[in-house]
Amino acid sequence: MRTLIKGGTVLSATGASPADVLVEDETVAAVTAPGFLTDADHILDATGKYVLPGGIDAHTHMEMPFGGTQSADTFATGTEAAAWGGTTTIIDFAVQAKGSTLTATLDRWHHKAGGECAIDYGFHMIVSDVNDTTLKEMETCAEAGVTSFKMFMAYPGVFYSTDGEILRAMQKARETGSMIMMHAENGIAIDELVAQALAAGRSEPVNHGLTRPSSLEGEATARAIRLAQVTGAPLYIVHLSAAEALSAVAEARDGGQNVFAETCPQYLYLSIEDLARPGFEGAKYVASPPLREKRHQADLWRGLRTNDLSVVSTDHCPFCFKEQKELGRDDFSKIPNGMPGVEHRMDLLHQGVVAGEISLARWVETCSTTPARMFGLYPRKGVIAPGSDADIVIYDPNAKQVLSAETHHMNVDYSAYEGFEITGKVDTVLSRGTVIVSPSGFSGRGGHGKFLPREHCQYLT
Ligand SMILES: NC(=O)NCCC(=O)O
Ligand SMILES: [Zn+2]
Ligand SMILES: [Zn+2]
Repeated sequence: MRTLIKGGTVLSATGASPADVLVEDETVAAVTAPGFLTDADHILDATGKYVLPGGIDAHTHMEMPFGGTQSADTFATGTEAAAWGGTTTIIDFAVQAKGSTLTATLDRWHHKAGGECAIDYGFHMIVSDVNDTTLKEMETCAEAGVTSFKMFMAYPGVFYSTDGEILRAMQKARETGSMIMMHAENGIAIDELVAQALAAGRSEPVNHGLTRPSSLEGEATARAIRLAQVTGAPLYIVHLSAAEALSAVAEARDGGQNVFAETCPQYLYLSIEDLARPGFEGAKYVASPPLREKRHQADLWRGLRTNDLSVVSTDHCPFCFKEQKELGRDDFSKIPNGMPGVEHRMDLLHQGVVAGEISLARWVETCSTTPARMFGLYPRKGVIAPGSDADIVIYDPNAKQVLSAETHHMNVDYSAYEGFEITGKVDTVLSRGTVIVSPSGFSGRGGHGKFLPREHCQYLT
């Protein structure tokens, strides 16, 4: 089967040029001058549109057990929603429960996702129980294509690891060529502030933000960077939200250390003012790290321009407002942490292009090419080039849309971006050569998506 995508502007991490793309079966066969090829079984007209590599969301949590409940999107619903928004690969997190092994955890996650996903997927491993077996199993995971491990400096008693445990895992990561991904917030200090707030009768959602100050994200980020420096391991800071954390990353990178960071759309567009919405509305915006004061946003956009922030992921972790966020109505610390977003990352970052915050090339680089490189998927993913998987998005940069829970496809009863006016919209999505989204709707299927065993990080400073 030969599909010709013609008349569009092909985007990459280095620029944009008019070109046609020939897809043969599952892969890209050629990228040619416009009009050079005419013969194909199927022609997609991309006149006036962008043709870009499918988005890679390197941070999602489908059906994740957390906060006494489970995130509301399954692998089936969440990957379909991702496809609607132009994301063709997710890397989700398998979650080691304390007392469990990494091997058993990975098996469980394969069981959950296998045969369900509409797009290709990989796994990172959350390590919450560092011991000799776990450390040994990091080798097995890497051999099985899980080459990145998330650790937590937050959530004592749940996912939290001590500095010593982090150090040991980093040594193993260094030895096996894997990547440690860090949730960098000082959870010990935060838990104290949370207890004090609750004791003083402050139970509303905004206290989630007030008890997790940005300086404690900065402190933990700097500490993680030091631990990585001692061990010689590369480090990837997840969901960076605070100017203080960004400064620590920038300083380390300026010094030549292999430190990378991602931010998420919610930190670029939403703020603690959303957490402070009247009544219990703020619960919709409870995630960790918390939404910050608006002043942080300009720093984050700058970080995206300078490459101190290399990746944009969503940290998609949806909990329904009516039934799940409700768990914390009388106690903000019991509100399940997480927000929905997997469907809107490409659109929201395109707004950064429209607003002149980032270039088209940076849009593609932060949302597709760098995540592919960072997590061992390049050049199979993250680029439109001969031999690459034909994961391709045709994007109409002039279409208008308004984001709303009424129209989104995520399995959650609210939108964090309700009423946001967006310029640009996904027109067509191909996953390994198959059209899964088109102007007539979703034509993909659960089970089309394949597990992606990943190589090691390829993107060192
Ligand atoms: N971010 C969040 O609040 N929930 C998902 C788990 C995590 O990434 O820490
Ligand atoms: Zn986290
Ligand atoms: Zn997360």
